[in-house]
Amino acid sequence: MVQQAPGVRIGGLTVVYKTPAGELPAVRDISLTLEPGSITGIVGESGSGKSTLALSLLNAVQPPGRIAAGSVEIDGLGDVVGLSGEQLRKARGKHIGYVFQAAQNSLNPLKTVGKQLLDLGRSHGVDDLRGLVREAKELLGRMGLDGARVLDSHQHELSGGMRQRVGIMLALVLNAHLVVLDEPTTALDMITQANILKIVREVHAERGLTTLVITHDIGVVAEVADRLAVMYGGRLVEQGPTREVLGAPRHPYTRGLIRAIPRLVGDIDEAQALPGRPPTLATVPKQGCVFRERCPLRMDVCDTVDPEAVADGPRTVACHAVTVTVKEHA
Ligand SMILES: Nc1ncnc2c1ncn2[C@@H]1O[C@H](COP(=O)(O)OP(=O)(O)OP(=O)(O)O)[C@@H](O)[C@H]1O
Repeated sequence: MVQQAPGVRIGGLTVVYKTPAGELPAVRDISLTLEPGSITGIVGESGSGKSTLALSLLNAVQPPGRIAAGSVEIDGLGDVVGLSGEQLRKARGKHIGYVFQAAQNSLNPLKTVGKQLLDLGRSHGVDDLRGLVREAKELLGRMGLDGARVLDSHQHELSGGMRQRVGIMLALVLNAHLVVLDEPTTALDMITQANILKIVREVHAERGLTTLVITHDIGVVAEVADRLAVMYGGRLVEQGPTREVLGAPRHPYTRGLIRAIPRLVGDIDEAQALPGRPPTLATVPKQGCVFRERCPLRMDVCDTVDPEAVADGPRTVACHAVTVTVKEHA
């Protein structure tokens, strides 16, 4: 069967966690399309809901969380929100490869990496286990590791960066055509990170994948993503082609994130940290704009009306102040 890069359509997705104050949304009414063959990056500060959104793509949100509304349509699989049990287990790994944020700690400490690779293959009905091992060694080799040695190792014998690369190998090795990478390079130094991102791009192009990269590091998406989506307080505040969004950010939060990056060339003092802190589930405003407490463009309407995502060509932005400006110029 010839597999092709699947498209993904997330529609009106809301994910809540049960807290002492009741069920509160970590992801609220998000709609996002991953075009077949694209690399989409999702950025936002800690707590903005990125990992929760990534887990939803696998219908893997665990209690006390649950998907409260919306759909995640994946070509070839249907709406994964409606899948359960065996269907879901099969989809994970074979159709959807993933590296979770905790990849560095998610290996089984009692088994070698090779044994875990074979378990993964068997649980997905792979007949050619030798081929699977060959593929794993090849991927590890490309990421600068000695494949045979790594497969013979236990978790404790590997550094954080090595475990992270093992996680990426496990996400790619079953040849899934939708790949979700949650903070794939956080334990890596800058040079290794650049190398790994290059390999992610290469493998993505060679295999014709649809890839989602979740990161708090806007430099990572700049390096790797075709499209960029920015999350804040569980909402998608801006999205569009990466170059356009980074070159001319519209949402005040995106502008703040970009201004906060220390430049490699130029005056390091020019970087300006975003004032204030991102909200927690308990402090996200229940009405109005989620970003208003930190926003330099705040207007009265922001306190009461949640700004809708307004499309302008390939870009969307959800901000009253920006929408007013766009309308004035129209
Ligand atoms: N199991 C849970 N129970 C209660 N609240 C949770 C749980 N998991 C996540 N949350 C809350 O949901 C919100 C979104 O968390 P999430 O991990 O999705 O964000 P994130 O953007 O990926 O952040 P990080 O980069 O720190 O992982 C946060 O406020 C977080 O505290």
